[in-house]
Amino acid sequence: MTPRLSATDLACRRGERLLFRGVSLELRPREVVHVTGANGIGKSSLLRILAGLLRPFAGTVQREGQVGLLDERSALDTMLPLGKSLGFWRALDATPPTNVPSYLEELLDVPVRYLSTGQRKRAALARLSAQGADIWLLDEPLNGLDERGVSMVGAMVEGHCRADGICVLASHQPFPLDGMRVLDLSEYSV
Ligand SMILES: Nc1ncnc2c1ncn2[C@@H]1O[C@H](COP(=O)(O)OP(=O)(O)OP(=O)(O)O)[C@@H](O)[C@H]1O
Repeated sequence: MTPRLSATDLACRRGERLLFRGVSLELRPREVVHVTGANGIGKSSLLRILAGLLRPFAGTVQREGQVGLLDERSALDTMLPLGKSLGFWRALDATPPTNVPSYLEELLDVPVRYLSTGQRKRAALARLSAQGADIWLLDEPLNGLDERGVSMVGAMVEGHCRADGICVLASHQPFPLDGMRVLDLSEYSV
C-alpha cells in the first residue's frame, strides 16, 4: 500500500468562527508540508481535521496509511514509569521491537509525570517513531526542545520521508529540513 494524504477544499469552523476555507493538499510518499501562520489561525485544527479527529465544516480528507499524530497531549500514561508507558504502546502497535533511543535510556524508571518538558517531547517522539505510521502529523514538534533535540527531529522527519513516509508539520520555529512545501494558512483565513 502506497501512503497518501489528500484534502480537498477544507473549511474549518470553531465555535461561531470560520477560521479558514479553500485548503487543499495532496501528499505522496517522501513529501513534507510545513503549515505556518499566526497564533490562533487554525494550524492545530487543520492537523486534527487531517487526522480525522475533527470534522471539517466543508471539504473532504482521504487517507491511505496509518496516521501518527504528535501534539502537546502525549499519549503516555503519566502515572507509569517511562519504560512501562512506552511498552504499553509497543504491545498495542505490534510493530517490530525497536531500541529505546539512547537519550531516554536513563529515564526508563522515571514516572512520566516527573519528566521535563523537553524529555516528555522526546518520549512522545520515541513513541511516534516506534509506531511505524505512514503519515506523520506533527503539531509544534520542536516546542520545548534544545538545539540537539531540534536537529534530532529534523533527522527523524528526513528518515521518515526516506522510508516513503508522509509528513505534515505545524511549527513556529524554522524547521531544519530542506525541500519542504509551505502552506501559509493566513492565505486561507476568513
Ligand atoms: N473547541 C473549541 N471551541 C471553540 N473554539 C476553539 C476550540 N478549539 C480551538 N478554538 C479556537 O480556534 C482557533 C484556532 O485554534 P488552533 O489551536 O487551531 O490555532 P493554531 O493556529 O494552532 O494556534 P497556535 O499557533 O497558538 O498553536 C483559536 O481561536 C481557538 O481559540
